Amino acid sequence: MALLIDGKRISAEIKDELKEEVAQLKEQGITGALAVIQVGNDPASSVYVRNKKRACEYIGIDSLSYELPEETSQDELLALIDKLNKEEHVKGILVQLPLPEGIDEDAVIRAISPKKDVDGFHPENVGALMIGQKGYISCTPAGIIQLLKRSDIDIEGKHCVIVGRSNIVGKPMAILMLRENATVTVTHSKTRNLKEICKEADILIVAIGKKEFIDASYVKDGAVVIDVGIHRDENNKLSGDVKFDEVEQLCSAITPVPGGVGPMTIAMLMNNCVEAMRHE
Ligand SMILES: Nc1nc(=O)c2c([nH]1)NC[C@@H]1CN(c3ccc(C(=O)N[C@@H](CCC(=O)O)C(=O)O)cc3)C=[N+]21
Repeated sequence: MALLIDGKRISAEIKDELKEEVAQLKEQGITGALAVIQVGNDPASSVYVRNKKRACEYIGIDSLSYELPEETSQDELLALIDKLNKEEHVKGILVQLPLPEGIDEDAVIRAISPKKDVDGFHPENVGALMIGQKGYISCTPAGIIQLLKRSDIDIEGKHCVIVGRSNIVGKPMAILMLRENATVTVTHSKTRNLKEICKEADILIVAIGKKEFIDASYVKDGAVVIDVGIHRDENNKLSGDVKFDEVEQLCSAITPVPGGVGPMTIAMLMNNCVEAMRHE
């Protein structure tokens, strides 16, 4: 039977550790807030924003939410970020992605002070990760490292195959796995022999955004499978990029959707917020 990697449990464990740390900081007079900005009202985004707010309340940091209308201009958004950059109590700023068309995401990410960029999306933080220097690390890949470590899964020397090369998951994931001494292969939509390469993975990390794309024929016996995908059907049922029922039969450990990687993203966001408070 495959080990079910319980992201819900592990994220709760991390949030409890952070809650304690926030209480200690409070005793030293250190408090802070996370500012979350959402432009437009995409229902999926609203779910994530709500979960972030709840996590802030749980660990004991203030949360400020800015719900801006779909027609907000880039200049208005940049002006709000500028204001929050200067506000001392605001330790973290998160602009929910994707943004409506007509707003330049790169310009928005660049406008956030790297010290408050708790998403780890700013080029300064991405660059620091690349060369092993201190900085905020993108929450989803950082959460996956925690899932593996806290499930006692060895990474060193393993062949890790990543499916997907996005700036927020695939690319930083590759750097983090390298840092843990894995041998890393990054694959993507133009990869030839994708199936053969995936079948060589000791650890297979799937972040391609295609519902149940990875079936048992892509997975080596005994591999560890991490599913970053999240898809919602008409009945609001969630599924991932991996055909769970089929793959579970032959792998040694697997993350479910929901309850796998998703909750870890939020736990690591909270971790970055606490780090931001400590920097004061
Ligand atoms: N600036 C920015 N930072 C992000 O971190 C960011 C973003 N934009 N845009 C969208 C993605 C997606 N994301 C998720 C967070 C939590 C769950 C999560 O909690 N998932 C639950 C299920 C929640 C549900 O019911 O939908 C689970 O998998 O168990 C999922 C996805 C953060 N993102």
